[in-house]
Amino acid sequence: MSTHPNTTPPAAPVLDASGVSAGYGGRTILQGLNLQVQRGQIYALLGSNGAGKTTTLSLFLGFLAPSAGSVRVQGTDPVTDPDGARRQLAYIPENVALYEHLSARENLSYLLDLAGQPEDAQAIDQALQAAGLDPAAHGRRVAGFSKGMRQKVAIALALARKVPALLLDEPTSGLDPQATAEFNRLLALLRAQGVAILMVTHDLLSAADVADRIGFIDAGRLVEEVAADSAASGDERFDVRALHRRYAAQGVAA
Ligand SMILES: Nc1ncnc2c1ncn2[C@@H]1O[C@H](COP(=O)(O)OP(=O)(O)OP(=O)(O)O)[C@@H](O)[C@H]1O
Repeated sequence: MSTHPNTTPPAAPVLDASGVSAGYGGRTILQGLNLQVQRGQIYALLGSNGAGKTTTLSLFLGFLAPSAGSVRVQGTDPVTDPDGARRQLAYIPENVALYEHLSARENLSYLLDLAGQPEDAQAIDQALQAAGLDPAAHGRRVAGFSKGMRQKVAIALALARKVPALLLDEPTSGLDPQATAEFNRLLALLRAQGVAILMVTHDLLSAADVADRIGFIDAGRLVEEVAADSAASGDERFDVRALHRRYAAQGVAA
């Protein structure tokens, strides 16, 4: 008779980079990167300019192939199946590009059509509302929208597409503290729905408010990884404010 362990095996990470090296034109940028983001987890990636943060996002998006190691998005290899990987992902760049002459509602409708997931008007308004966009703005052209409002349209798209993974590049740079807090609440909402979130940021203190794990990348290597809620542990190594003092002094964290 075979015996079965009582514990269920840990689920495979939604975003998984294992032993990854990658670069551009023979120049190695990432070296042996191991980075995993689980379902319902927010991972904040910090590092100085040029450390390789955006390059890491590019790997998951299939814009760049690793020279060693493997990358998976919900089990899909973005090198061999970039469309399959991107179907599992929403990507929110620092500046969200939308169709300027279209309203928020029309943008969402069109972008969902492009993604092969058309939705009716009610579902579109529900997604915009869940993303925190004022209903008065749903029918307005996005040309006059602030960065925060554009992000809400992009988050609404992620919500409507029901993607398992979200990638964000510098989402809170240029947002005021209130908009940052509001944005963090939206991320927490997505986390509660089980989305795996990887966020590149320089804002360590804001990241610590919302992230479950914080990783620090330096010259293409993950040099430190901490659980963000361990500030109360009393262990100096895991004290977010101590980390902030250290990394701010190095110019890595704002
Ligand atoms: N398409 C590209 N072709 C060649 N080199 C590139 C390309 N993109 C990035 N690099 C180089 O790779 C290195 C890492 O860049 P990356 O954009 O990943 O850094 P980053 O950590 O996101 O920095 P930042 O905080 O400035 O956005 C940099 O030296 C950059 O110049």
